[in-house]
Amino acid sequence: MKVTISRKAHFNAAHRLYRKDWSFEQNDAIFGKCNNPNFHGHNYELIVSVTGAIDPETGYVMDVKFLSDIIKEDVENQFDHKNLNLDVPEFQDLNPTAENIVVVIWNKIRKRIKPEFELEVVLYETPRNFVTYRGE
Ligand SMILES: Nc1nc2c(c(=O)[nH]1)N=C([C@H](O)[C@H](O)COP(=O)(O)OP(=O)(O)OP(=O)(O)O)CN2
Ligand SMILES: [Zn+2]
Repeated sequence: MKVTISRKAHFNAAHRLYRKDWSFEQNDAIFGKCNNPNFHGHNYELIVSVTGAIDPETGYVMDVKFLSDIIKEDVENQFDHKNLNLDVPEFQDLNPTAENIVVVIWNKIRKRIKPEFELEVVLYETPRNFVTYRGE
């Protein structure tokens, strides 16, 4: 029997969607207003879900406090109130799209939890735009 526990989190960050090896015109054609050289920001919302067996001794799949601490250390402290393009090493050469951000976050959290747990991360870039990654 497996149960999924989830923790919501939040960070606020600026970004610009573009490729350094494309001209401004090429970037403008693909990324439009998201290619603004002066950047723009989002209030990102995150749902991190861990699936596993219930430990019969504790009744927990995982202590949600442990999950919350990982998210704080590896996501909020690294991304909150940052410019993703300029301040976050993972995006120096990686376009900070929602797709790329969710994979970076998944990889960070994956390293911190035991292999027997399944991990899913949902990232809302806006209230209407969101992406999901399960490591597949
Ligand atoms: N596949 C993706 N498409 C887009 C991404 C992305 O990460 N992956 N990102 C963007 C921009 O970051 C953009 O800032 C999104 O904001 P916006 O267009 O304002 O968002 P909404 O769709 O929620 O706003 P509406 O008012 O509903 O248009 C663009 N595309
Ligand atoms: Zn954006």
